Amino acid sequence: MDEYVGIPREHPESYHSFMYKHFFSHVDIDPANINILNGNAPDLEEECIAYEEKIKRAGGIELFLGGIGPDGHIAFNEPGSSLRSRTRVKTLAYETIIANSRFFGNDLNKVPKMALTVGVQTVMDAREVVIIITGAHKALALQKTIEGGVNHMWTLSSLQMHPYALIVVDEDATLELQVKTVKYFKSIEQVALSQGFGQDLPSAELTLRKRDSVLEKMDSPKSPTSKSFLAPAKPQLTRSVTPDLVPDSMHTRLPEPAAKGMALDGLEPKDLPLQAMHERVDSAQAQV
Ligand SMILES: N[C@@H]1[C@@H](O)[C@H](O)[C@@H](COP(=O)(O)O)O[C@@H]1O
Repeated sequence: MDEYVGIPREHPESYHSFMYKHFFSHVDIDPANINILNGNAPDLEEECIAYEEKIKRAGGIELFLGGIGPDGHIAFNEPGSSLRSRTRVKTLAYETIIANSRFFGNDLNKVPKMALTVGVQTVMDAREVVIIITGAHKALALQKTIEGGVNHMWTLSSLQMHPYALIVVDEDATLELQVKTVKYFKSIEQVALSQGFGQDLPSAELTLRKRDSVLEKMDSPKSPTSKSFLAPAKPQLTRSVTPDLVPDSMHTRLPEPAAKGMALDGLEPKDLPLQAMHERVDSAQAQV
């Protein structure tokens, strides 16, 4: 995923050495199939562009297996990295330099300040991503990653948008999580076990086959989920008949004689409620 810039590949702390010691020397792999970024390439940018191209030509990455830094970086995508980033040269954050100084005799000056790294988007494009997070010093990063929103200050939080991401943690790494979060994730595991299914990722082939058969069913004319069933119902447009609009005014609807000659007990004609306002104003002025 990443490599320091400027340290020899045989340096015990280079990622070439790390990968050889912990992985490649234990498996049967043709060295021609090992692709690690070269932090000593004469043109670093060219190296990064070529790396992305190699990934594309290989048909993409099936699985990214990695860890994180205490600041939540994935590969060397430090806080503030674009979530759309691709393989590039990256300057390490001060926190990372301090964290990694333990591998360089606790001498900050010996820790490389730059690295080549796959981008966040490069990781997101992998079919599956598995991240291992252990230890209390990574607890805050785990909390920000899964309980906070997706944001570029905790680049691993981008995994929330990945369809097949798995984070494996130990108890110490969960120290900053809410109790209910831990309980929820534990219950997922328990329910899965009790129902007799694991958390296997179905193969790409199986997923496609399943999708094809669902689409076939949906497209079948007999199917209740056929296209016509799913299509939004065409609205049946009908119009009610608009009645003729006849100019009207309130007073024309009042029966003339009733308004004028209505005799209500105890009421003088001027108090008649249906008397027009202007008549009442006129008569009041006349009295003054
Ligand atoms: N750039 C690397 C990361 O790619 C890796 O995930 C991390 C693992 O750290 P640890 O060895 O503490 O798990 O180390 C560095 O920061």
